[in-house]
Amino acid sequence: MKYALLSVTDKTNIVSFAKGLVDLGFTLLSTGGTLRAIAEGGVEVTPIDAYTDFPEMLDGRVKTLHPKVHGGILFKRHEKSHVDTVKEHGIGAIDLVCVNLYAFEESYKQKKSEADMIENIDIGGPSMVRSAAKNHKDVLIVTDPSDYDTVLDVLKEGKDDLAFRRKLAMKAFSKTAYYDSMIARYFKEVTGEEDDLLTIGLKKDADLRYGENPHQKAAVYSDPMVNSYFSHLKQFQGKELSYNNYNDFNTAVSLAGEFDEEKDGIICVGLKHATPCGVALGETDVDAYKKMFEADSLSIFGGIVALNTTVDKACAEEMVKIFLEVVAAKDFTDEALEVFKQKKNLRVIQVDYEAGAMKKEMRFASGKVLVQDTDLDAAEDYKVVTDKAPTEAEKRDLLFGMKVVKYVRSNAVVLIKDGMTLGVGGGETSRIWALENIFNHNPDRDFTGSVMASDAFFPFDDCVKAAAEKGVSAIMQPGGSIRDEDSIKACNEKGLSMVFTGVRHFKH
Ligand SMILES: NC(=O)c1ncn([C@@H]2O[C@H](COP(=O)(O)O)[C@@H](O)[C@H]2O)c1NC=O
Repeated sequence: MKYALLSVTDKTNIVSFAKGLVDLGFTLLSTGGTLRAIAEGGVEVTPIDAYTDFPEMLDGRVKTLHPKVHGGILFKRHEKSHVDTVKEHGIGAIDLVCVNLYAFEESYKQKKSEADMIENIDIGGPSMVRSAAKNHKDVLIVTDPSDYDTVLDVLKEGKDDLAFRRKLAMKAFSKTAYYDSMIARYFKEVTGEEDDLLTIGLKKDADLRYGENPHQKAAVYSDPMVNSYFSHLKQFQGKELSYNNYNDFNTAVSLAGEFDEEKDGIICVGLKHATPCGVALGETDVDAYKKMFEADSLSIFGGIVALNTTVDKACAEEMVKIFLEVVAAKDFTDEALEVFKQKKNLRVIQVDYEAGAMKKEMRFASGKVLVQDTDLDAAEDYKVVTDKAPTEAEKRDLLFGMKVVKYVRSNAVVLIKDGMTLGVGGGETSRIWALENIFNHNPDRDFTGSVMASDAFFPFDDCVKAAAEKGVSAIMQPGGSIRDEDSIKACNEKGLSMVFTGVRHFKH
């Protein structure tokens, strides 16, 4: 007699699979709910407790954890001592195990109570999956309903060779590893404690057409334990997001997410190659968009736009005037969505700003992984270090600029006036070059009365002097250079105010 043991939480297609196995000569064994589903489908199946002669007990905590089950899976079919042992104990061969696990992931997403989460930790399932995957030479382990048809076809054709069995074992161990990674992280969350192991399970959402360049293969994965801006993306129209779109769009949305619509007002971020090119606050969505466009009408072509508000028809009509890759917003009116239809490739995406920013960031570095807290500092405290203090309007612009400069690659400086960037300079190996780039790129712009935010201290007074010459009136920077006094002196001489935040915002 060859047995197949079926025990699944996700009962998708289990009846047709069971039927197929019976047709192939298997005798079916099954646990409570799975047994009921199979029997109701008209397929003959033996209850596991009848087979083990031991009741399912402890509210299902013990169902298949029995030597007749694990012995039947784990014995080596070609080793005489093993064969003798199972014979002696009346254990039959279980040659196929079909298991999927308790819905821990779904329960987590549904924010179930701790007691429910504990009950959703599957014990017997992973034990059988691991036993069968370990003994894959003799046992087929089926963990994915999308494999049912393939498994039946392969068995019918007698093509269940070692390569096929290894592949099923690989999938099985991936599933248990992913499952356990979530449980470990759940306990880290509950206890607020960390240990030296970082267990992150990721699930592929999709293969991407290519990576940063067409010769690079790429895919996008989701982390089931993270709830952040991208956890509930809703794409209304347009092509699939590309690798670069995801990356750029992430920076745009993270910056837009720094501004609370109620508290800080409506923000529009224009972004190109992961760098903000124009950022503006506005009275309305269209006002913010127009100011963002005015900030740098050249770079935004082919760029990404993110707003922290609902985009209406008037704003959409402005947006479709130029080529944009992505428009992201808190929401869109139906009229706005109608307008976007004339640009069928434009990706129009709703972002869940409520979910908030990621608290941690990771980066791969040639075999090492760097993990850090996300730079979520809001620079609300600062110290005036010059004779003059910034005016209220300058203060607002400085704080706004400091939020923007966090998202610009170092060395980074941003010039702002009236809630709008007049220039963004970054990614330079010298800070003065970043500032000079702004002036060189905008030769006709009037910078009088603008303010400057810098991601790190000024090593020399050159930036202060260059800014003063263009009419910049206030500066915000972390401070901390051994030559801070030089910059302070230059500000006092030129009549600028300067404040120190004490917080650096490098972005490398
Ligand atoms: N305790 C056990 O011995 C046990 N054996 C199998 N399970 C799980 O029970 C679930 C199926 O249960 P049912 O057939 O009653 O719907 C499967 O997800 C399976 O992984 C078990 N449950 C949890 O540990």
